[in-house]
Amino acid sequence: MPIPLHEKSLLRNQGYINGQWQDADEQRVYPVINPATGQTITMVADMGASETKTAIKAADQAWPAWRSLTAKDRAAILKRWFERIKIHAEDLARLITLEQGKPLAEAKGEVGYGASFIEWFAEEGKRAYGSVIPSPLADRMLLTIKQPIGVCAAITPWNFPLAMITRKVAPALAAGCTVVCKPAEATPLTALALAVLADQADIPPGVFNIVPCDASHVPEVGQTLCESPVIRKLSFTGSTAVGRRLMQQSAPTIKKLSLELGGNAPFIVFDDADLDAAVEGVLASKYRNAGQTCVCANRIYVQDTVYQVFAEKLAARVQEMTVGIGTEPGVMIGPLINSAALNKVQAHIADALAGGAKVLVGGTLHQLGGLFFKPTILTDVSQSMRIAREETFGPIAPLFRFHTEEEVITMANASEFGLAAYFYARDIGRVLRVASAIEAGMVCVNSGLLSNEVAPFGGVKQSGIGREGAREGLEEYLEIKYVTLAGL
Ligand SMILES: NC(=O)C1=CN([C@@H]2O[C@H](COP(=O)(O)OP(=O)(O)OC[C@H]3O[C@@H](n4cnc5c(N)ncnc54)[C@H](OP(=O)(O)O)[C@@H]3O)[C@@H](O)[C@H]2O)C=CC1
Ligand SMILES: O=C(O)CCCC(=O)O
Repeated sequence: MPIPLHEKSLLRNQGYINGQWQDADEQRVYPVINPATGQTITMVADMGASETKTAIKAADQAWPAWRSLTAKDRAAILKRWFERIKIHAEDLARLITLEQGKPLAEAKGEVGYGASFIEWFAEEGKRAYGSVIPSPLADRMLLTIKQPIGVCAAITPWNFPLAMITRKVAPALAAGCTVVCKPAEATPLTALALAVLADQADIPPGVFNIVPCDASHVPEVGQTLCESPVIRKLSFTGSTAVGRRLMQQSAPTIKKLSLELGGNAPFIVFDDADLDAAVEGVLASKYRNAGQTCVCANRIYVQDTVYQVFAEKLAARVQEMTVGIGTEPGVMIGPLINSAALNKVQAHIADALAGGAKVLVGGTLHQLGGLFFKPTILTDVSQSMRIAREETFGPIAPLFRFHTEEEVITMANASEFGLAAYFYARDIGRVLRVASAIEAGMVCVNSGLLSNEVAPFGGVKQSGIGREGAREGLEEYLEIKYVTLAGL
């Protein structure tokens, strides 16, 4: 089937190493599947350890010249990349929908969101200030300077095929680092299109490299990146299990790590909340990307006095949601990414029903079949169910009941994860108490959306290490050097 792009050259199926489009060794390829249709979109190079080593070498060789540019010169190049992305936003969104499944409107939103990291870090790279420390010794001057950490690896997930790359690569490049990126097996096409535009923006060869691979080569590519002493930093977004493994593999080379891992976000509706606003918040947080977002509301706690009315209001809105192929107008929920994701959603529902939960809306495959699942609401959900402990990554809103503020804080914090948390309340005392008591890296009050390029994104507990976006996101790619000057 022809791929509906205005700019056909954005569709690439080779890896991008040292500014060159390259086949995998032995011409290995793997299929990229459209999750909405199950059809192969195209075949893409399936690279392994040896191509990864070539990419690391290219990034290492490119590093001295790239770090020697002024931050202002790097900013000018990054801004060109940003402009190219804006010009081709429509095509990039189509590629995202094609290989990932999300509705086109959401894909367009992702392109804007992803591009914003490039624009913002282009500027922020100019502000990698050091400091002058008041010296305790009369004959000494003490300084710190910030320097790029070096060659970095980025391992990115399929749920945001564009934004999770730019959120890592933009601060790295702005800081003066070079990058080898391994995109998700399911979504290499968006990553490769980003490389086309990086090339057009004159990002020098070797500064940004993309090594696509299929599931059978992922472990060796990951291991090569982790074990390489040339790679000084690894930034990963994905599951906690894989993050743990990468951390172990990185131990021998003592790499600096940023890990953005699984979440299990509580979403609390207190009895003083604006319930209509809270319903809209759930729609935004829970059903975005068909529930396949690490910051999606995963456990919705509703105070018992408003439980029934909130459930009815939410049900009325969820029943209106249109499921379908992401390129069709009006679609709000696309397919899940693959059959493993579908199995997990079904297993969580089965487990909840076996434990006494009830289906208020949905609960089954959509009539389109395939990977399309109906947006679902479960009621009478309890803390002992799998859905309370594990990230579902699907369009299920489980409603838990609680009585007191103290009780719900305990329930919300009863998780090994601590990424995002949401709550709706109007009492200012309660707002401040709950925001401070919740164990999460990000707390969102009276809204269902929290992400942007200027705020530090990241988690506590087993949701990860480090922050992306914001000033803190640049620091992740910088080392502090202390310089002491005597005999002045
Ligand atoms: N925090 C988040 O944003 C995300 C969380 N998840 C969570 O993880 C669950 C499973 O999703 P899944 O896609 O399997 O997530 P993974 O953690 O497996 O995938 C994330 C990235 O890690 C790569 N990867 C997987 N195994 C290795 C390895 N041994 N070495 C190096 N890289 C590796 C993947 O490659 P490949 O795709 O080629 O396997 C992908 O690029 C989801 O249901 C969700 O709960 C998933 C995605 C994003
Ligand atoms: O890790 C994810 O699931 C993607 C982040 C979503 C966001 O930035 O809001």
